[in-house]
Amino acid sequence: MNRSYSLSGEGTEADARSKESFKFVSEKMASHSPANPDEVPTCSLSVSQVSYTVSERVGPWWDLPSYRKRWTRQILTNVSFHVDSGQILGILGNSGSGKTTLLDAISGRIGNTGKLLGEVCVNGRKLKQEQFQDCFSYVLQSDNLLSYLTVEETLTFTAHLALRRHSSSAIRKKVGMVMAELSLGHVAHCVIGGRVFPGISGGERRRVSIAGQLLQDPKVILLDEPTTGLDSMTANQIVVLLANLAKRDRIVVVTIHQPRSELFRVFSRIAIMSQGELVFCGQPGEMVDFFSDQGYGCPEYCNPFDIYVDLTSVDTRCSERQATTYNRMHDIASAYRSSEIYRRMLGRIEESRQVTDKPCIPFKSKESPSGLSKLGVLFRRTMRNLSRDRMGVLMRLSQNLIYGLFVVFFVMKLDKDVTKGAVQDRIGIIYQAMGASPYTGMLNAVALCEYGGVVPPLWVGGAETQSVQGVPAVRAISDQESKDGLYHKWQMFLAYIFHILPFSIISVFIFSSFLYWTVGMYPEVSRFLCFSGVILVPHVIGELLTLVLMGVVQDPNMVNTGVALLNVAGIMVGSGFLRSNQQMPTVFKMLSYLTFQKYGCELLIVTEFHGLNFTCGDAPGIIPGQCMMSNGDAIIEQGYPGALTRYTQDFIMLYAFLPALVLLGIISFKIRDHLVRR
Ligand SMILES: Nc1ncnc2c1ncn2[C@@H]1O[C@H](COP(=O)(O)OP(=O)(O)OP(=O)(O)O)[C@@H](O)[C@H]1O
Repeated sequence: MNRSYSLSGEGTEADARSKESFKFVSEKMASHSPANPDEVPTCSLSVSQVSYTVSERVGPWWDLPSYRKRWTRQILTNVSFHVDSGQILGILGNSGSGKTTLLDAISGRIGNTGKLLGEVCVNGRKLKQEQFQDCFSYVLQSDNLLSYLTVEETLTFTAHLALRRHSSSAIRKKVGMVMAELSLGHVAHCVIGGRVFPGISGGERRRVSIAGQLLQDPKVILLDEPTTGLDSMTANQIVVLLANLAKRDRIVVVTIHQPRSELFRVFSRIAIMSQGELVFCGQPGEMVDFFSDQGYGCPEYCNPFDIYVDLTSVDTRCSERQATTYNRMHDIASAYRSSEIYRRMLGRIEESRQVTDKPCIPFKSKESPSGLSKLGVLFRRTMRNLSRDRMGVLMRLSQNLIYGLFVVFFVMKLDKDVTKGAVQDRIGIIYQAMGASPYTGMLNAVALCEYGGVVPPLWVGGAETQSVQGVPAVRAISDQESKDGLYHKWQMFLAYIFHILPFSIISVFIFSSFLYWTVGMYPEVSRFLCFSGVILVPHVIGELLTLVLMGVVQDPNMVNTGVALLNVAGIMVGSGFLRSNQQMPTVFKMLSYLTFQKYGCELLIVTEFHGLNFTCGDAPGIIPGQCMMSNGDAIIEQGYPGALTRYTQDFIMLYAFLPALVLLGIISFKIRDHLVRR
């Protein structure tokens, strides 16, 4: 066995001293241990021989020969442990040791990109695929909470989604109890907060995330790095709080990077991971004894967590260190697997399996779903969050208007004189109105869904972040909540559409009122309303199309590009401005029927030009090349033959794009539901 690791000298004296230094801790643990040996635990979690392998491409995509080859990578290797209710298991390990992957595997959220082997049993019963979600509560590393809701509102909405059959007063009581359990009462009416405005502290946010999971009374709670980014005192408080939660007849499994030595006495079980293997799993006192027996005593006044995690980590900085540290890790793991601690643990797993009258699997509180009520809760929640975002609302309402200002400033006043651009300017305005409004819709969707509604999309380059500098995005929130089984993603999609609709209508109405009357378009109220009604559709389509693509494409930059290209293609083929419809090849003519721009432009042309008579300068006769047509209807007939008779039909066709896209969105989010739940 390689014992090159030395801290304060090896030998029996040092070992004895280190054992002595943690003796008091072990003694305290015994009295502190939530698992009283006389009490029969009501619930147990056994993880047996869990392995996970992924197949990866050898080289980058531009190096085809190596890209074609694949190699298998072992992420988890035969991980086994057993925890009973009342206990808290802390999983330690350096970065990349496989802690998150292990929690994903236990909670059934690993996805099917790799091959997962082994068993996860609760109360000795092997969990089926569809049971994981209903059994475990999983608190992720990042807090995905809506920034503008208060703590109480956040938990109340979650409770309404999770406990639908409960009355409002029962939900209020439940939320109150959970807030009290997590010491959140003093911040109940404070907003969560975000990057640009203050809210509750990071530690309180973590507690809100945990509280959200507790609402469903889970018996098994998994937490991935709940102390990351917190100062050590707050981190300690969180772990102590989790230990207290465990004592109330729950199983808590928590991954943690660098716990302080005081927490030594808080954990009931400690597991150390390295390179996807459990190199140790046992009681804290056993850990000190085990490592001391291997010749790696923990020196006095040192944090045993730091010492043992360092000791079992593989140093990849150079090949020699890598070989030495790997051998050491391997020796310790082998010693653990031949130890009495490991045998006892396997015995506990076997025992729980052998029980003949096994208790049932303790599922979370759940009632039969009512799609409509969930939709209502989601709508109210997103609406309240957005309506409190002053900047977000202001941007939503004014962005079209700001764009309108540019157009008005450029065009100033429409003329009736053809020689002064009467026709060209009108077509230009229609082109701009149809072409630009999908972009504002697209920006809105990306801002709210991907960047939490605060960070402008162009400001942020990154793509696959769940949240940007603490601003949780709606998409990340719904990904997580749908995995928690609170609702389906397509329900969130519908709630999202309903909640943006009033803002879109007002925004477009402000824009069209300003543009229409300032530049002097056809002065008739009914035509103005038609103009507004037409412009609303591309704006909403821009947002809907972005959402539809976001359902299946993860990268927001790709979504932006996709929507922009579709819009450019649509305006080229459908508008008839770049190339007359009659002159286009048949294939483009056919394609134009699939574009909303065809119907929108035709409608706007008729709305503006029908019945309009133009003048032709001061010239007594027709100037060659100019004033060929001075009648609006003739212009319509020439560019869009038959458009005058298709007015209602075009309106129906244009508005038909909205339900079609909603349907496509539902399908796309059902696909996403399937992808994120894998
Ligand atoms: N689906 C996958 N495909 C390829 N590699 C993967 C996959 N899942 C995990 N890994 C790799 O497995 C290793 C363990 O990752 P994991 O996120 O579980 O580590 P961790 O211990 O939680 O790290 P950290 O503490 O930094 O969060 C990493 O090297 C990661 O890149």
